[in-house]
Amino acid sequence: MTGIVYKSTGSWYTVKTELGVVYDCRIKGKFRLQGIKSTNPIAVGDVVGFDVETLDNVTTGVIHTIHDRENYIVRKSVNLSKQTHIIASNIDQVFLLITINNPPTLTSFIDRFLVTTQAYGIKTVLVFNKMDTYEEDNVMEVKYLESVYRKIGYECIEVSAVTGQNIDQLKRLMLNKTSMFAGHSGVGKSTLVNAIEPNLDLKTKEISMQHMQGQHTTTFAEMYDLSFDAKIIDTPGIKGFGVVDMDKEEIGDYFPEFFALKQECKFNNCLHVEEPKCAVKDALDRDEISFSRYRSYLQILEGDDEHYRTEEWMK
Ligand SMILES: Nc1nc2c(ncn2[C@@H]2O[C@H](COP(=O)(O)OP(=O)(O)OP(=O)(O)O)[C@@H](O)[C@H]2O)c(=O)[nH]1
Ligand SMILES: [Zn+2]
Repeated sequence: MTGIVYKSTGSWYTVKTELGVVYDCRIKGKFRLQGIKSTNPIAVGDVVGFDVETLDNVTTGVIHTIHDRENYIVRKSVNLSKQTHIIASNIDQVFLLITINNPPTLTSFIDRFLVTTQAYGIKTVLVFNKMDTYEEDNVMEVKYLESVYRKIGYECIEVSAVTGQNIDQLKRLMLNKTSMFAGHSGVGKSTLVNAIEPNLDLKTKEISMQHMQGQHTTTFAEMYDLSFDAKIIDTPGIKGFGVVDMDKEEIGDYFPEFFALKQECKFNNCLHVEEPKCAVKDALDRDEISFSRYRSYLQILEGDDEHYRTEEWMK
């Protein structure tokens, strides 16, 4: 049998087949995954192969294989074991909720988030929420940000979780896909998910203090089937994607507009900072690259990401 892992609680996994039949499954023996030292061998979103056994009229499954993952997100523990915890896998898209004020979402946060999802290979859609509350100047700011991000390939959508503006359009984007919602605390993730599916009761509030400190704690991710052929993955962890470790030379690759120019830089390991004949800096001078994006890039390059490691980032 083949199914998708919807929930994991340590040793038991809830697996649903394509026909919608749910099995409680265990793992057979020890799984070893190439390249990752992970505290959990199987994560929510994994496609698994399993055998069914019936003992005393109770039917359970035994997982024997995991299909290759399209992508996965991990949370790193800061203790010495260097082990990672896979939060979820096979995610089609992330909706990053953005509000202009109440709370403000800074471009440095957006860009850091996008670098992370690019590195994970997960498509990200920018969702401007609370449109119903905005004055003229806030709307102008939304339009400006949309122009910056659409130009470099990110889809943007304006919604209101309260008035229902564009919720149908958002639902169309979710159709036949597995989605996650992220963004600062208070941007309206729960309210929006509620507007999309009123009867879904998400457990989004459980962030332990230990988790905020980046320690290894258990995070229970869970996948839900919505009423309109869409899935969402919910976990306290998704509110802040872990910061991915990357080499300095790699960071520019996750800025799509920089990556597109990379071949034209004189040095093939150009960091786009001090080097002569840098195509990225030339494009910046011609206003073809947004200054705020370049500034975010420099911040990440310099490791100036302290505030991303704070409580606010973890939310
Ligand atoms: N006017 C207006 N208020 C909204 C909208 N979306 C959310 N809110 C309000 O914003 C506040 C925060 O919304 P939540 O849904 O709790 O935000 P969240 O992102 O889930 O927050 P955390 O659970 O802390 O991560 C609530 O008072 C909502 O009623 C919107 O589109 N318009
Ligand atoms: Zn360069």
